[in-house]
Amino acid sequence: MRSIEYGGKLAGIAIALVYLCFFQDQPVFEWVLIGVILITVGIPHGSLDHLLQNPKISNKNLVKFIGKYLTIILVYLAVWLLVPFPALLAFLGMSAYHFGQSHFLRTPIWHLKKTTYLLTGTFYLSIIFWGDFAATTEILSGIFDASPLAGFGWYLIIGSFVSAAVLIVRNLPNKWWPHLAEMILMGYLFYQLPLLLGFILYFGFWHALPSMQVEYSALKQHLGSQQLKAFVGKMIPFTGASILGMAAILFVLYPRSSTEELILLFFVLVSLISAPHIWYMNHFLESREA
Ligand SMILES: CC1=C(/C=C/C(C)=C/C=C/C(C)=C/C=C/C=C(C)/C=C/C=C(C)/C=C/C2=C(C)CCCC2(C)C)C(C)(C)CCC1
Repeated sequence: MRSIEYGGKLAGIAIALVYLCFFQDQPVFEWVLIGVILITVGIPHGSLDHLLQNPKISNKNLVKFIGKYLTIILVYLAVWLLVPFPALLAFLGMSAYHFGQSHFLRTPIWHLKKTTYLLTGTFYLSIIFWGDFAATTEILSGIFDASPLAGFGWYLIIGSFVSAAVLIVRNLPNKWWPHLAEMILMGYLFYQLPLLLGFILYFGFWHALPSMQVEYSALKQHLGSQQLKAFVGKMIPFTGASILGMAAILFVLYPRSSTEELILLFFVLVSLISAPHIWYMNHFLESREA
């Protein structure tokens, strides 16, 4: 199964190189890729959260789970509506932690574990944001003017890299170098890509696919004889519900919004489903290691 993760990462690198060599400034390439990655791995990787809690969940407990999930979504929506800037900071912090966590799925760490997750995720996210800071600023302009932060990027990139590197070496004295080599090489590549392409490749192949693999390993003994088919089948209902819900909201607001506003709204919608997902996934991963 590890080969799927490596295969995904190689596919991510190949797509990035193909884009840089042949498709620069061709938005259709980017949008098709974003759509395909979101629908095939991005959204589905969160759709089994209920089974990660309890693979044999009863109908009654499923209803309770959905109730809790939707409550977190509604509370976070209220935070976005009342105080968008702190809601954005919370989203970025949660995302950095959650993305960082998925770099250590197969190499568990113990020393300042949460700080290591946060710094690793901060490094990758800041590389992606500051690699195309004009686009980042444009999308965020609906919340605040990020342009004064343009010169701050390298401090964050180098600061998060150096501090994450120290922690990774301390945590993995014999296995630190693949992590650091990946940070340097992928950091360089993501920095060259346009914002959304860099983000979707990182999200799809460095986060969602490896997470899905861990989910599959944890659930496969409960999936009967056709494990892969059952796994995919179980992802369909909540993936479908989330895609339809988000698409309906974007469709309603489409005629009166600019592309940047729609992209920002899309990320706000993703943040809403990501909040409970991050919570449940963290619980699942931490209990798995205990
Ligand atoms: C179970 C369930 C369900 C489902 C779920 C799901 C399906 C989930 C998913 C989940 C997911 C799918 C998650 C995700 C995550 C993601 C993230 C975490 C992201 C992040 C991002 C960011 C951080 C961004 C940033 C940016 C950019 C990139 C550009 C510019 C701007 C900004 C800065 C915003 C429902 C609800 C139906 C119901 C109940 C139960």
